[in-house]
Amino acid sequence: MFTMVIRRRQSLPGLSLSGTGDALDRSTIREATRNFSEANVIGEGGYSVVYRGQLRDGTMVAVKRLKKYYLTDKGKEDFSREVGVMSTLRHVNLAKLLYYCREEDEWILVYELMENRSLNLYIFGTRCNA
Ligand SMILES: Nc1ncnc2c1ncn2[C@@H]1O[C@H](COP(=O)(O)OP(=O)(O)OP(=O)(O)O)[C@@H](O)[C@H]1O
Repeated sequence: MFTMVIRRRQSLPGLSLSGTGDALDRSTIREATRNFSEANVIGEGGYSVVYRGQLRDGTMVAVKRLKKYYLTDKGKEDFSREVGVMSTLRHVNLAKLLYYCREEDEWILVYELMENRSLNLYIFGTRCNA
């Protein structure tokens, strides 16, 4: 997950560094994802399962929940690095890190939800049919 951020950082114009993600408690995240409902799962990576969620103010979010077996020193180190890097990056083509949760066995990143659109659409403003 870290490699992709660095690559984009080097190649995308208009990238700026600003702001920080804030801590959010797990009960708020549970509520936003309907207790991490299977129905809310929108993706899965090597490190995490990603859920669609809605905060009380209506903001739609992508909740990236670190897998339990990845709660190792290495996993926590990678997680902390992602918080550190993503909380300072701002670009129209990067999902914004809004919040994070780091409570005992629950390590979560809360991103701006990138709705069902292709990367080409985000970057070039057009659909790619190739
Ligand atoms: N902000 C987002 N908005 C919408 N969907 C997302 C968002 N972030 C992640 N996803 C979905 O969740 C999937 C897994 O995310 P991601 O690849 O970041 O997880 P990861 O655990 O870091 O995986 P890895 O490091 O192995 O690639 C993505 O392929 C995508 O479908």
